[in-house]
This record gives sequence, C-alpha cells and structure tokens, in this order.
Amino acid sequence: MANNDKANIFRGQRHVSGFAPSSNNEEQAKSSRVCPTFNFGQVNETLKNISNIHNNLKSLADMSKNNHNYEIDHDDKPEKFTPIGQLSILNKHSTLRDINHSLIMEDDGTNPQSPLHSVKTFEELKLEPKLLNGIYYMGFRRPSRIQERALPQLLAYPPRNMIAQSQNGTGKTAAFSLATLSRMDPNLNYVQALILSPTFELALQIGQVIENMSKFLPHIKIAYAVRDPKISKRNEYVKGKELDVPIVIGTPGTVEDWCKKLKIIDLKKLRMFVIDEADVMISLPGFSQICIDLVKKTIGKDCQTMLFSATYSDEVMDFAKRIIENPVIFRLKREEQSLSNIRQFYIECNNDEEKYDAVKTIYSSITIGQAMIFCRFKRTAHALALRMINDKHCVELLSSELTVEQRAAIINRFRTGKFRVLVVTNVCARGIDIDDISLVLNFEFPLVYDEKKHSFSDKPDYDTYLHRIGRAGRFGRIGHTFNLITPSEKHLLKQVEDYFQKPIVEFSEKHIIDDDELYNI
Ligand SMILES: Nc1ncnc2c1ncn2[C@@H]1O[C@H](COP(=O)(O)OP(=O)(O)OP(=O)(O)O)[C@@H](O)[C@H]1O
Repeated sequence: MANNDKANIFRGQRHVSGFAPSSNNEEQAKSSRVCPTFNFGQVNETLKNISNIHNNLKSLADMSKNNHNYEIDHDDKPEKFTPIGQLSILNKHSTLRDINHSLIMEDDGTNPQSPLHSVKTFEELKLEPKLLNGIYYMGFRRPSRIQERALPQLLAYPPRNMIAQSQNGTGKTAAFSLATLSRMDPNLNYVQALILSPTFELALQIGQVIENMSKFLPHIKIAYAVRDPKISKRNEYVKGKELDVPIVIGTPGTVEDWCKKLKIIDLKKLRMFVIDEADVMISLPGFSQICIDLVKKTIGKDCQTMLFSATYSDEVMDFAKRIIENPVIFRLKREEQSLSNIRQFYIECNNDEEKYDAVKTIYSSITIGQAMIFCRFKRTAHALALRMINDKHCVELLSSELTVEQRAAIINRFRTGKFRVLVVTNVCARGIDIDDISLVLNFEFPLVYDEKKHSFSDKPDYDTYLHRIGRAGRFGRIGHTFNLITPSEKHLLKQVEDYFQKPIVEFSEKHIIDDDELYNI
C-alpha cells in the first residue's frame, strides 16, 4: 500500500459520542493507571530504558517461579522499539464503523448453519427444574448447537464419555457445567466432579459459571485447586480428610497434589471428570502426564469423562480416542472452525513504530467495547503497555510473571470495565469470556514455538490464532481482529486464510465511514 493511501485510511474527522480521547477517558486512564506490580508513576523515568523493564520482569519471574500455571509466552533478549519514524500511517481521528457497532449480534442462531442454531429448547433437554431456573437466570433462552447435541448424550444413562469440539464462544463451558450439575447428588458429602483447566483464570471463570447456574441448587459448593494462598485457604482442607464439596475445579499440578499428597480427593468416587481446553492439556509437557494419569485412575463405568476444546490436531484427537473409553465424538471440519461473525483484517506496518501508530489509532476508535492486544513476547507486551500508559491510554498488562493474585485482580478489573484495553501474551489466548471484548489485535502474529531451537519458527500457530481471535465475538456477537504484520510476515496470513478458508482482508477506506454516514445508519 502506498504511504499516501495509508495516511488516508482513517479519515472520519469529527468525534462521535464516547470517543476515546475525551477528558473523561483521560480521567479514567489516570484513575486506573496503577498496576499491582509496577508502580508506573514512581519508576517512570527508570522504566524508559527497556532493558530495565526486562530486569524487572526477570525478578518478578523469579518471585513467581513456583507458579505452575500454564504459560506459553516466551521471552528472549530485550529489544527496543525503533525510534519514532517519519511515517504516521494512521490519522488519529478515525471512526471504525463496525467496531462502534460491535456489541450487536451478528448471529442470532436462526440460520440452520450457525453453531448457535438448535431445534430443541432447554425444557426438551429434560434438565432439573431448579437448574432450568438457573439457566434462565443467566439469560439463556435456547441451547447452542453443541449444548443441544452434547447434553442428551451426557445426561443419558448409562453415562457416555465425550470428546467434543465446538467453535470458541459457542457454549462449551456452559454445556459441561450443565452436565456436571445435573449429576451431582446432594446426599453425598465428597468430591463427585473434577474439572481441569490450563490456567487458574479459567478455573475461576468456570467456577463463576457453575455458581451462577446453580443459584437455585444450594447443595452445590466449589473448591478451587489453584496455587493461590488466599483461594486455597478458603477451601479449609485437612490432610487425609476427604473434601466435603461436590465440585473441584483446578489446574493440573495442584489437583495432582490434592489427590496424591493431601489425599483430599478420592478419584475412585468421581462421577464426572472434565478436561477443558483438552488439546493443550493432553499435549503440553508438564500437563499431559498428569492428565493421562488422572484419566487412567478415574475411567470406569461410574465416571463420565469429557474432553472439550475449540481445537484438536489430528494427533491429539487420535491420542484422546485411545485414552478415552468408547467416547461420543463431536468434531468440526477445518473450514467450520473459524467463525464468520469475527471479521479479520490486516494492516501492513513496516516496523514496530508503525504498529504502535496503528494501535493508537485503533484504540482511539473504540467507542464501545473492550480490546485485547496479543504479543508473543513478554518483553514486547511490557514495552507496549508501558508506552501506551505513558501516552495516557487506559491500558493494563497481563503476562505470566505476575502472581496468581495479581492476574486475577487484573482480569476482574477488565471484566468489570475498569479499563478498556488489556495487553497480553498467549497466557490469555484461551477461554477468557468477556462479552464486551469486540476487538482482538495481533501486535505479534502467533507462531509455532520450536522447542528444540528454543525460538519461534516461521509457521503460523493456527490453534493459537483461532483461540486469540475467539476472545472477541462471543456467542454470535460481531468481533474484529486486526493483524499488524510486516511485509515479510504476509505469507503467514495467506497460510492462515488457506487453513481456515476465511478471508483476512487489508483494512482500507471502505471499512471506514464518516460521522455523517454513521448518524444515518
Ligand atoms: N445457550 C446460551 N444462550 C445464551 N448465551 C449463552 C448460552 N450458552 C453460553 N452462553 C454465553 O456465551 C458465552 C460463551 O460461552 P462459553 O464460555 O461457554 O463458550 P466456550 O465455547 O466455552 O468458549 P471458549 O472456546 O472460548 O472457551 C458466555 O458468556 C456464556 O454465558
């Protein structure tokens, strides 16, 4: 694209209501600019030097090295942003039409091809009335396709094991939560269901869903097996004495400790065993052996095992089929995996400075909704967040070196709308469910990590791409993805397009409208 064209891309001139650079937003930015780990106000000067930032990250990483939670962000040497370039490709006062309307539902499930389409109602799924009330309390009206298909199988007798795949944000968590709750016996005072998740953020989020769903089921209690002293304390366990809560949700390492060392869960008594994000759980070193051991110990006629994810490679699926006894399998074709309610764009940027200009402009354009910006490296995420904060944008950073408690607090503030933009590494690529996320920005494209070479390869990481973009466009809403790519990375886009058979188009003038047109919509 010629430079002049780039300069013309964002051409709306007047502000619409809620436009980001207002004084209101500045105030908001100031009030939430305090990060729990880094006091940006105090150390502002020092942190201008990126290598100092890196040192800071290192010490934080040391502090939290006992945190066994799933993390797939990789770091290497510190790297500076290039000096501010001549070219500012993007004009600040832009109005991105779709983004401003992105809380609108794109897919309401009426199209029979939609993953949200179902021919049944929740009543027809024969759920317990109190559970049905919980679902209506959550605002669900009809099941999605995965719920409609999976629930009758999961609730049947004898119980069937399941390996299920469904697109991001189409109700998998709700499906296995409903199945789990349906099978909990109020007369038993030990752990009946175990749910494994790759990160503690996801574990807490699943717990939230189950708590809401079981609002009218007072016997339902949840214990969280995660490495957070505050959360663990709430569980009040005594070594060797079985926990008397029906549901445990946790990350693999802590769950293993609870079973083997503390002996507070008797795996033989389990009725439900769920592995969420099952593909990473059974393929990632560190997790896989724990998950396989747990499957082997729990599998039997009384324990129903369920594996859920939006992505499964062929190898992982084959392996899953071998370890799960006689499962019902729901699998998507590759071209079905990527959702059409998520619009995918790219903006070509020659360097990080141009990428930063693009980020700023897009940030200024979000009048409704929230955004996640993904980086491959912790150092990039940190430098980007810091720079945006210094430029008075209302942004926070989440990456794996933060403590469990800090990460939970950041997600909580984001969920409650305290700030608009979250800069993250892959640690947040999966599962996080926040309705208002309308935009995902790939500041750095996801690439496959080469474990042997200890560096990223030149191959797109398709699954991570899909999970990242799936943070927007939840349950049929319109979502947007912007890929900021350098000319040498363009081939990656082509590969992703071919793989999922969905276009990724260059962002251009036709995607912008002027304010006058906006008022006429
Ligand atoms: N039947 C339904 N009706 C309305 N909303 C629903 C229904 N089922 C789920 N949802 C909502 O849709 C959103 C996405 O659901 P959920 O988190 O279960 O998706 P998921 O498939 O597990 O996503 P991911 O693959 O990203 O983990 C949630 O906010 C959830 O509350």
